[in-house]
Amino acid sequence: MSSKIMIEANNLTKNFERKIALSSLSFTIKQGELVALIGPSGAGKTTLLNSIGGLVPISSGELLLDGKSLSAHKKGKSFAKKVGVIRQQFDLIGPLAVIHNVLAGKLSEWGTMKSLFSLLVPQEKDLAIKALERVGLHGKAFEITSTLSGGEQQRVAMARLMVQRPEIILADEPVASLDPARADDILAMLTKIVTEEKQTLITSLHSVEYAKKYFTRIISMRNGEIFFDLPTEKVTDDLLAELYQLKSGVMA
Ligand SMILES: Nc1ncnc2c1ncn2[C@@H]1O[C@H](COP(=O)(O)OP(=O)(O)OP(=O)(O)O)[C@@H](O)[C@H]1O
Repeated sequence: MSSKIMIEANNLTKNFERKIALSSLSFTIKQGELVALIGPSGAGKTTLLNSIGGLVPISSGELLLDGKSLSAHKKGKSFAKKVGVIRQQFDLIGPLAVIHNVLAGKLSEWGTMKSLFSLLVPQEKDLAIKALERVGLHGKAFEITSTLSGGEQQRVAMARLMVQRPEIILADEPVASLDPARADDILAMLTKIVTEEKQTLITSLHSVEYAKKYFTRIISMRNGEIFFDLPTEKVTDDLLAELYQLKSGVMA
């Protein structure tokens, strides 16, 4: 892992009207870190990811990506090269062939003409095919996306991210709609690719088990605040029980 700080939050606060969703959060995340964001429902995980991804404006405080304010990044053309998002709903266009969804990772780099032309004749096809091979979808490039299973569609979304190649990947509950075997596969693949590409990953998860298995650092949130922020090996069952306010301290 490099020592370069990719994400820096200083007193980051987000209110929705009177509701404080994020309460003065401060933390730094270095390049190459694999961070799992855990905590009870309503803790603020999605709001934090959406803030870093520039999808919701922050109310106060500071958010720097690679040393530059988020707003400065958003004004430039290269935001898609800095931050990529992957979600539970995959955000794919169902009626299009898989290859077009993968190449959507290039839209921010391509001009309008090249993007439109690509719908007729896929541009940079080899890049998309290679990404599909890497996620185990060899031979599926010209299938209609909506006919693929949930696990396969999440792989398409990952292939799209590989084509986009952002420095920071934000994943909001990426495996919530998948069965345990598929979820395991997807997280194994996602963390492997991110490590190979030296990207930085923050993933919100409901499963503590997956957080411990695949991530090097766990940030837990409760009521809009950071409850603990620790290397995975330092996270104890007692802390987890307290986070989720369980009576029994036994966790997976
Ligand atoms: N657009 C919104 N308008 C008003 N309140 C919101 C909005 N988005 C989130 N909130 C509130 O902010 C708080 C944090 O919500 P958030 O979705 O970030 O939590 P979460 O930890 O991701 O929860 P979950 O695990 O259930 O997805 C909640 O109380 C939620 O009701």
